[in-house]
Amino acid sequence: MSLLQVQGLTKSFGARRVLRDVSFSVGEGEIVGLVGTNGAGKSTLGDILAGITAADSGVMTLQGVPYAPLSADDARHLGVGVVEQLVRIDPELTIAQAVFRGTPQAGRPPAELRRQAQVLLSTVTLDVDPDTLVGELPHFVHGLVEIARVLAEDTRLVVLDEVSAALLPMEVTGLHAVAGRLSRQGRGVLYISHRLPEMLEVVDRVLVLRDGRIALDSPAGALDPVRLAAETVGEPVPATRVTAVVPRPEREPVPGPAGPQPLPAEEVALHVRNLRVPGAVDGVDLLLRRGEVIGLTGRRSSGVREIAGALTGEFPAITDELLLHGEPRELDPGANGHALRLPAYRPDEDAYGVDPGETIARTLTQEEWGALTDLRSEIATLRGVIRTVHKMDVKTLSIRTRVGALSGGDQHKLALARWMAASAHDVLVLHEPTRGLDVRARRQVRELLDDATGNGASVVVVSVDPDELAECCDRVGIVSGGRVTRWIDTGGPADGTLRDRIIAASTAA
Ligand SMILES: Nc1ncnc2c1ncn2[C@@H]1O[C@H](COP(=O)(O)OP(=O)(O)OP(=O)(O)O)[C@@H](O)[C@H]1O
Repeated sequence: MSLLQVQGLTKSFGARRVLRDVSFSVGEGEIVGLVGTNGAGKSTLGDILAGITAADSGVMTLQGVPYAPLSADDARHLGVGVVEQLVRIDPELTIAQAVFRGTPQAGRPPAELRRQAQVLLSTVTLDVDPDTLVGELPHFVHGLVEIARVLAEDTRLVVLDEVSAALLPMEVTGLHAVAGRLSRQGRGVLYISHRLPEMLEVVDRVLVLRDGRIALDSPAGALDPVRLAAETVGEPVPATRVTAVVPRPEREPVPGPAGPQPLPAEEVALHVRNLRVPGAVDGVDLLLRRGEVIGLTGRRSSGVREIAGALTGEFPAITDELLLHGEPRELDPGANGHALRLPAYRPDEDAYGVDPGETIARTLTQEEWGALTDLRSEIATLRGVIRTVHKMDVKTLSIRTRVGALSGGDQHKLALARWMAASAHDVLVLHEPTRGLDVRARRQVRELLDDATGNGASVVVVSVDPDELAECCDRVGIVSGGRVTRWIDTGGPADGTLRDRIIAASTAA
């Protein structure tokens, strides 16, 4: 039976028409995927369902009753809840308080809340004490607490807005188990994601939002990631290595640090021998070639974060040998000019490191603005801004648009483009550079990386996403127990099982 019916929904922000005549349904117990390019209007649609924003026109019914929520509280009361990827919960609350905040049960005795929270937390497969403070939880599990909160209100329809974006494959599996459980309870789930291969594993049906309309409404079984990517952008998409069609340019194999034939010194950008971070990393060797992109992945407690953090100066660490372009460097912060501090891009979890109140133009020219001396250089600078906006396919009507009014993915693209342009450094650390980006933007990020590596830069990508690692990297190191236990070479002939190999290796480690 149909749980939600949406008919002829429209929504504009000023002159920008985002949704035009959107119609679809979600059945009871159905998990429906919603995909679209960055800025296609997915979150806007989710926000309308969740009462956060109002449609300009159109009608909705929930369980056959007209549904027009006046606020998020109203929507939750009527049975629709949204869980957003970037949700931040007050760190001072206990998990039990967080689960029941804003719900009718919030005023009940703590012992009762605790008991009920335990049941909901086990439903979302979160094995933590309800008395734990939210601040003690890693941010990526806040989404699961939010799902528990949505369930506390007996929600009929749950909108998951890119909740999986920052999750490891095994955590995505856990999220999918939760979605399956919700479906078996007869609830509907609208699952928004850019991670298409994973989405297709869990959803029953997929909606593609394109040019403001539902361009495709198809059973998931009739789709594969390549076809879905093409439907998303509205044109054939050159397949990525993940989908086994396009091989990357051949590179000569890179010997491991202990390999029998070391690389010529001038080809080595970074050489690290026996890296240790007390309590986290126990003897890691890294050899990063000029122009190479290596990936690092592993479970949360594997030490992967600390390896990257040691290279960027975030974590105190020691090595037996550390060479940057053949020059000895130190990890000791007291080593003044000799201390290694690789620059790192990390999509800030709140605002991608950009000021949401600033215009696109000022965001992309921040460093240059004060240095502009004449009209000609100002014009050249603005041309550069427009080029970047076009190149990164940012959905906007003007470069004077505030960054905060862009979609999350478009904000991330601008932040990354700005950071890459400003980072003249030759060895870079990028955390999840394609997180939340659509299939086209992921390719644009790869082009940014290719430009950088073509100019001699070398990159370490730290990621939870097997597709991102397969698409961006030449080699992927699997980190476990504070060591790199295996390197997966992604070069050579394209191989459809690449992502599976990365998942299998990181799950087994
Ligand atoms: N409050 C707002 N003011 C002005 N424009 C907005 C506002 N909210 C959204 N938009 C515009 O609506 C469009 C759709 O944004 P939305 O966040 O729904 O996209 P999305 O499909 O979720 O993208 P992403 O995949 O990047 O998260 C964007 O072009 C954005 O600029």
